[in-house]
Amino acid sequence: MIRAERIEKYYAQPSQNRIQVISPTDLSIIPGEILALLGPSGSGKSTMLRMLSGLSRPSAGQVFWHEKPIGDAEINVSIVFQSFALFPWLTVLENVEAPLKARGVDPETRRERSLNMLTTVGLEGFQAAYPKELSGGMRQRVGFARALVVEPEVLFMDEPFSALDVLTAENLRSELLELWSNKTMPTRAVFIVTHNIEEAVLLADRIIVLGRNPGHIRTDFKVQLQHPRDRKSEPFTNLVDYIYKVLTRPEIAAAAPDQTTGKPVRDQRQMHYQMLPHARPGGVAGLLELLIDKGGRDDIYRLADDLAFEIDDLLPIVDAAQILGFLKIEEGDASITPKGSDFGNSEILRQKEIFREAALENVLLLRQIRRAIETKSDNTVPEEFFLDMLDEQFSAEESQRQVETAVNWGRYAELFDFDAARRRFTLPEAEQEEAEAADAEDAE
Ligand SMILES: Nc1ncnc2c1ncn2[C@@H]1O[C@H](COP(=O)(O)OP(=O)(O)OP(=O)(O)O)[C@@H](O)[C@H]1O
Repeated sequence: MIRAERIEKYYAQPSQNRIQVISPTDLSIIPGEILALLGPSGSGKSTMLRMLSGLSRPSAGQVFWHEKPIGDAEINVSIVFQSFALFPWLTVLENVEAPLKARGVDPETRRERSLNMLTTVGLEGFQAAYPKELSGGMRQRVGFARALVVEPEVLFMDEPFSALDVLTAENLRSELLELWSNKTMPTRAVFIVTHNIEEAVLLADRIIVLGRNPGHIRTDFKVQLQHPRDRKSEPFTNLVDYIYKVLTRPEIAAAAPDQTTGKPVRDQRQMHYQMLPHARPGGVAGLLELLIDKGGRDDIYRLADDLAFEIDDLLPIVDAAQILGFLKIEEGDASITPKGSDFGNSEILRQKEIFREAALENVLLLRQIRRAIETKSDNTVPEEFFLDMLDEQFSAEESQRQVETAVNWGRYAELFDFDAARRRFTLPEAEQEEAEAADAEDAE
């Protein structure tokens, strides 16, 4: 129904550089499917929704509606927003009628259709109320009614449940699924943008996970679990785990699990360098200490809540700890490994030692930098050398950030130092002094 061909989005900058938000991407929305788009904050989920729904134009590439360029076609889609986006000065009924009015439907028909739709979404009797008199859940019901009343072929939803409390969100999700599966909803496909992995696995027939810098598809797979889906079943938790992995460590999440046996089913391109999360070693130590306090295991979302962190701020730290082998993600829980608890329980010098060993064992870039400076007779290597290799895989800005993170980790672990004036990696100061002393001795 909707097909995007190599769509991109970039924004011009005064400096003439441009910010690339989405790299060339192909994506199709097909009938009969609930498609969920997951991804970390800033990966371009909303941007993608806006381009696919015709709200904004791609900077390059094209979107087709039933194989016609979307700008030339008469499209029939609706969007439900996280913020409900109701008109506060209109009653519930007038809000639902608004899109029909815009389409020139006569007053009698639009009133009848809107009242029917209000009944469908459980708002019978509330037609004369104003949005401010309603709870969040009821306001979003109005949002759904307004979207569905035009009988859209494709229903777009941008984080529709995120502004609601857990229970209300769960109720609305089940009701939406019911309307969808018993075909009360006059819609042929649903496209939902979400942050919430479980929500995606609960609702979707297909899940696409975006990575960022710039936004690109990391994985695209079908969810074959029967409805109603059991959050506690093994295939469900396997899928949730797999998506966590794709989000936090794309290079190891090679394939989606088989949804009956849990085995990987297909290979994806293996990356050479893993993407280092931009987290500080001190943050990793803090996270591990906290986990030790909580008995060694906790749900990541709960942890983020307890810390009053956004999940997106916590994920890089979790990711770093995972890369270093200090914790594992199991069924959405972070659980500390023996090495992680050794690290979390040690004093600072020992922590640096453990971090050094873990970094050399698990992080290719750090291992390469260390080896290169050991190999060179003057024990220094230009930053450029590594940027060149990283550029093969990351954008120029991301390569620079990868080097910055490597410097941060390498300094902490006393693996190497960085001379910012000369843009060169060097031996750590203590080792430089030792090397100079040895040279002086030789000279004597
Ligand atoms: N007008 C603009 N100019 C420059 N950059 C922009 C503009 N609009 C959006 N961006 C950038 O595009 C990127 C993607 O934004 P988008 O809102 O699509 O991401 P998202 O995945 O939906 O994030 P979130 O989950 O936080 O809503 C972000 O880094 C954002 O800063």
